[in-house]
Amino acid sequence: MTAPVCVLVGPPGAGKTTVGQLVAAALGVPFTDADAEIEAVAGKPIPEIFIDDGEEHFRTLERSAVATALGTFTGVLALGGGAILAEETRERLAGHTVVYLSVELADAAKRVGLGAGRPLLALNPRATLKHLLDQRRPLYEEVATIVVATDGRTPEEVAAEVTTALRKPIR
Ligand SMILES: Nc1ncnc2c1ncn2[C@@H]1O[C@H](COP(=O)(O)OP(=O)(O)OP(=O)(O)O)[C@@H](O)[C@H]1O
Ligand SMILES: O=C(O)C1=C[C@@H](O)[C@@H](O)[C@H](O)C1
Ligand SMILES: [Mg+2]
Repeated sequence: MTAPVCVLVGPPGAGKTTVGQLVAAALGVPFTDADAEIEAVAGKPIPEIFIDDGEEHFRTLERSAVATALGTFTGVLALGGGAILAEETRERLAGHTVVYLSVELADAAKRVGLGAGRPLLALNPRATLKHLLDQRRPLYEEVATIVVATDGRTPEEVAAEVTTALRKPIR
């Protein structure tokens, strides 16, 4: 059975995709993004899945894509921001090295801007982000084995801390 080297979780704008690519390059392993795997299976971009098929269908595709990646992918795996909403996914994450990239509202809002390409943030990005952060923080904390704060730090600084933490033995 193969497993990811680590799984990155965190809200939109935490930097999972950006930092994940840097960590994978530093470790010399592949990177993949569960969002990209879902788009490949659906044959269309995430905003179109939300419009054509609805969020519930997207979440079904997401649970399946994450289960497949956790069982087959060896490298750095970034999950979509809402993947941890599914209890099934939180349970699957047990036993994996899960890095929570935390971010507070101010930096998250700056990084996602107007929420382009993020269907959940299309209407009122800042208010929605605040709600998502408040709702999901306990869930990210529940699955995390490593927590790295990203506020006021560059992707390179965050990636260096993640890489160092991954090289240390953890619980
Ligand atoms: N530490 C950081 N400092 C400043 N900007 C950052 C940082 N990390 C990421 N960014 C920028 O913020 C934006 C969002 O980053 P990214 O797409 O990696 O977030 P994400 O966590 O993958 O979001 P999503 O859940 O929507 O996929 C990008 O433009 C990226 O360049
Ligand atoms: O925060 C979320 O619920 C989402 C985040 C993105 O990564 C995508 O998975 C999708 O836009 C939903
Ligand atoms: Mg991303």
